Amino acid sequence: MIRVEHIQHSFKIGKKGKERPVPVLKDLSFEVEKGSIISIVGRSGSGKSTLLHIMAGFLKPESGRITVNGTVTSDFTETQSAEFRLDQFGFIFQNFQLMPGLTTFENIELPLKLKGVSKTERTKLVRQLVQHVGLKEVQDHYPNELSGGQQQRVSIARALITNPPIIFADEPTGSLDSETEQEILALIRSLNESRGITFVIITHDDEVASIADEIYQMHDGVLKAGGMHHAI
Ligand SMILES: Nc1ncnc2c1ncn2[C@@H]1O[C@H](COP(=O)(O)OP(=O)(O)OP(=O)(O)O)[C@@H](O)[C@H]1O
Repeated sequence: MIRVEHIQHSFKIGKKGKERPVPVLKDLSFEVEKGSIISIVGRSGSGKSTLLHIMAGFLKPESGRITVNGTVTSDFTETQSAEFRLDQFGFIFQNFQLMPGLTTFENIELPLKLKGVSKTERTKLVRQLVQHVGLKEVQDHYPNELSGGQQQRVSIARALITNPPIIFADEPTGSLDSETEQEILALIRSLNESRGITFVIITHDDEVASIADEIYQMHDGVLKAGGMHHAI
């Protein structure tokens, strides 16, 4: 479970010596239940990515507290945050962020290498997962030899390989056509159901948002529960 309590954040903008703070997040509090999918929708510039960066520990909030599964993470040092992320979180981005010089197999394997998992174990885990997410045929391909949908599957598999309880997705279907978007949303839903993974999805697309159990609207740094419950 993720608890967000009274998060406030502002960025300083303007020339050196004349900076002024611009509030971006204004006293946000909400909870993400374990095993649920939540989506945060809002216009460009409303503060969605800033909130995600704070929830994932990339950015320290000016004030407020983040607790993940009982651990207060907003007080972590950078090293503690990085370790916690590798253990607890997976990430999916709009532009996939795959390593161009690595194959499908190697991209998915990478987080396990960072965690120091043995070669034998890595090979076993990646083989199982490429099969599960439908990438076996393209496991030796490089990212530029894959379709957008396949690239997003690789990035989802890379997020899943360490078996994290929570996955953050920032516009996960933003670069995909509508048919491929449906495929990826179906994959996210099935992973949520079969593995109980919690998803926090950021999007400006109502259709993407609608796969969530709970939808939040972000408007000028203020978050409101949409109250919409979607029957899956
Ligand atoms: N590092 C930064 N320094 C200064 N201002 C920033 C910084 N990062 C974001 N901002 C500002 O904070 C506001 C919120 O940005 P944020 O990226 O969180 O919005 P968003 O809702 O995710 O937008 P988008 O959908 O376009 O990604 C914007 O006005 C942006 O210009």
